[in-house]
Amino acid sequence: MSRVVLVTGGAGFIGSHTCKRLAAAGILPVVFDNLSTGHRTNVRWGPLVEGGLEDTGRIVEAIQTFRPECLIHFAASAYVGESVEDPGKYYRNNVAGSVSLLEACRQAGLNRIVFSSTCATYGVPPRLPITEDTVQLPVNPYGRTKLMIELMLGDYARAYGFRSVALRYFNAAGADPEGQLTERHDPETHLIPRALLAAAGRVDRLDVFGDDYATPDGTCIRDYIHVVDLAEAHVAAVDYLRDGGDPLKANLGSGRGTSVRQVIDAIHQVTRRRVPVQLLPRRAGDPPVLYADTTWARRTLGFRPQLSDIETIIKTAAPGFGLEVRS
Ligand SMILES: NC(=O)c1ccc[n+]([C@@H]2O[C@H](COP(=O)([O-])OP(=O)(O)OC[C@H]3O[C@@H](n4cnc5c(N)ncnc54)[C@H](O)[C@@H]3O)[C@@H](O)[C@H]2O)c1
Ligand SMILES: O=c1ccn([C@@H]2O[C@H](COP(=O)(O)OP(=O)(O)O[C@H]3O[C@H](CO)[C@@H](O)[C@H](O)[C@H]3O)[C@@H](O)[C@H]2O)c(=O)[nH]1
Repeated sequence: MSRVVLVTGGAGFIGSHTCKRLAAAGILPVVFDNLSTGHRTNVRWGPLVEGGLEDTGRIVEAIQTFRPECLIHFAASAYVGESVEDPGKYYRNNVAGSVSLLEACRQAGLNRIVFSSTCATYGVPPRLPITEDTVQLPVNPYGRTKLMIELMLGDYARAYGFRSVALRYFNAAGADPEGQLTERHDPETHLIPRALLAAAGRVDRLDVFGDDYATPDGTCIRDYIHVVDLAEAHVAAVDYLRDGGDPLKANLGSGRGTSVRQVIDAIHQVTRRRVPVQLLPRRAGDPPVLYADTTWARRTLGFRPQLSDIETIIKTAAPGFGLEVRS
């Protein structure tokens, strides 16, 4: 393969699915990861360089060795709840880590970057669906660190001519339909895998964080986007930058909102297993409703999610938790 992309965080959930799609598109993914939350066994489509974002020298060396045309930057700490309890970890790993990474890119002459941003940069949006020009006022440290990195990319563009695509994902979910990759976080805090663990009897129950939100059934609403649809968008973003595209910020979601209760019902429908639940108070830092307007991603990147209805998301994720799909 003559095309090469450097992928920080490529041993993680979204990064590994993206490496599989990159390879299918004829691009060699070189993974740079410290395996803090990722898995060595997820790295199957190219080499693994083991290292941390803080190690500027090691990143420079990787760029000089593999000569990638672009960087995709997934590596981060990514739990909203944890970021409220331990903000220092987030500022160090996400913000300081990204400064080290961007400095390495500058030194080694790599100036195209696709960055994992998030809808958490919007905070509690004043109107829905969320478009890219919605004011960015994050309500938790995680979202603030991601907004800071978006701002840094703007400064590096002005100072050094970097060109970047910031992809603001909504809630990544589902898994490789061919079963080669699953979602494996430890501890697992995301709603769909937690609910599947409860349905499979591998945890006692799912904690539901609040049912007193101003939503139709009282539970939080999120926009679940299939990880393979996200992966495809990354390949499109790499091509977009290769073809000379201007710096871009784009939402990646399904465009639909699904409540916590609707997720639980869909799991029952797909697996015929009940999800035992316990109602708890609201989780700090959780906005009530988030869903995307993806018009801009469609126009600029040809983004058209194919697998992001909630049933398909659950059907592809369930086998990874030992659950049979029954509908
Ligand atoms: N999962 C979601 O719903 C979601 C939504 C929006 C944005 N994001 C962003 O997408 C990215 C990937 O998320 P994910 O769910 O795949 O998470 P993940 O934890 O599965 O993957 C993160 C990867 O980065 C690596 N990593 C972390 N810190 C590192 C460091 N300092 N040096 C080197 N490697 C490091 C980890 O080992 C892991 O392989 C993150 O940037 C996250 O903020 C995720
Ligand atoms: O055991 C659980 C886990 C979650 N929830 C609720 O389910 C919703 C989704 O939560 P979760 O799956 O933890 O995702 P988010 O907090 O929305 O954060 C994810 O989605 C963000 C974009 O919305 C990304 O930026 C983050 O990286 C990613 O962790 C929220 O309302 C939670 O309160 C529960 O009720 N019980």
